[in-house]
Amino acid sequence: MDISAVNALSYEDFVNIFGNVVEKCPLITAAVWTSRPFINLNALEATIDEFIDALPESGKEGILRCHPDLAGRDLHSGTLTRESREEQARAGMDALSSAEASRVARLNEEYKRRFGFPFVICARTTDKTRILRELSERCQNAREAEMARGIEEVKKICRLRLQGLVLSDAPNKL
Ligand SMILES: NC(=O)N[C@H]1NC(=O)NC1=O
Repeated sequence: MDISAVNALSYEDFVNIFGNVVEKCPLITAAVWTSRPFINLNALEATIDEFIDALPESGKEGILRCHPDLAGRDLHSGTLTRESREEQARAGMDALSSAEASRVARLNEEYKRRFGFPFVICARTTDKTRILRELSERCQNAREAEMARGIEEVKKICRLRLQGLVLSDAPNKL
């Protein structure tokens, strides 16, 4: 799909195709449709990033809270979004040993208790070992730093999801 095809989409199709580039936040996709035409994929990505940056803190927290825990309840009950399932599987989060699974569950809970939103990391650009290390280290950060870090990870996830949709030759995207 090239950018002119993206720009030609009705808002219904645009939201259907790109509605989950920010996990469970189709409102963001629906809002940025207003900014068409995009000169290229980077421009679409930048518009999403700017929309996120302009949100109040509560809005940013809301975005983080729409993310499922890594190796959490949604993974075990099969209720992850397709994108999230693929990302978590690629990082090996669906194949943890029972010791690793308990450690992740404990740290996820500790993180959420401390900050009020879940630990978010772009799973596609890392792996199980690094996720476990970061989860433990980032629990020690200040809340403000974690908000900023979580939002940067959301943007990375978004970039890779956009690239997967626009640059891949997968059929039936339109
Ligand atoms: N909590 C969290 O980081 N979730 C995610 N990360 C990612 O790459 N996909 C997700 O769903």
